[in-house]
Amino acid sequence: MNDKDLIFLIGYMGCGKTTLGKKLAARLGYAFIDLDHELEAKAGKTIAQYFADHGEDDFRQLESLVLKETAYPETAVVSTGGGLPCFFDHMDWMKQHGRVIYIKLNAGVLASRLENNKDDRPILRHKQGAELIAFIEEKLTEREPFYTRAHVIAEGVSLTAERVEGLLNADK
Ligand SMILES: Nc1ncnc2c1ncn2[C@@H]1O[C@H](COP(=O)(O)OP(=O)(O)O)[C@@H](O)[C@H]1O
Ligand SMILES: O=C(O)C1=C[C@@H](OP(=O)(O)O)[C@@H](O)[C@H](O)C1
Ligand SMILES: [Mg+2]
Repeated sequence: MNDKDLIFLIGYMGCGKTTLGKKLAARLGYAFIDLDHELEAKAGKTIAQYFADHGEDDFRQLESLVLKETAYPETAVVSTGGGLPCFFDHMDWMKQHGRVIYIKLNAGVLASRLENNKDDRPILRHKQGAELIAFIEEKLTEREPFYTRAHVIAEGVSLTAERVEGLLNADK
């Protein structure tokens, strides 16, 4: 058994990991950690700038270090970057260190949420409309074999912190 209770939120960009993570942490009285923010603090630059300066391969290495070397408190909700579960041994690591929840949404809903929120997401920056939806569909096909290894899969449309808490309790 882990002596800590860490809840990792995973899923594609725009599924609500950061937004829901803050609410779930407040509801449970847990700390909130967003690994994208931890990475930006460690790098001293935004993710968009990091991609521009160093490229994706370096970003994935640093993301891995941040996942494994963050000093997690006893109880925390941890929002991850959308790609994190799909690299290295990260799914195994998160499942060993806590409970993992996949927030699942379809490409159309994700695209509509991301259409005006792409500036900080370098992978999507130059895509829009039908091209954005098709790109997300393709990425979901690649990423879902990782995401669906989560302990809990939560349908993301109108998902609330209360509902996530209920799903977690049911999975205990
Ligand atoms: N439940 C929700 N309903 C509608 N829009 C949402 C919801 N959760 C998040 N959003 C919006 O979707 C966008 C991405 O949310 P965010 O929490 O940053 O996702 P992620 O961290 O998974 O990339 C933001 O503009 C946010 O306001
Ligand atoms: O899906 C991805 O590959 C990424 C998702 C982003 O996080 P969010 O899912 O919080 O947007 C961020 O880590 C980076 O831009 C790469
Ligand atoms: Mg986020």
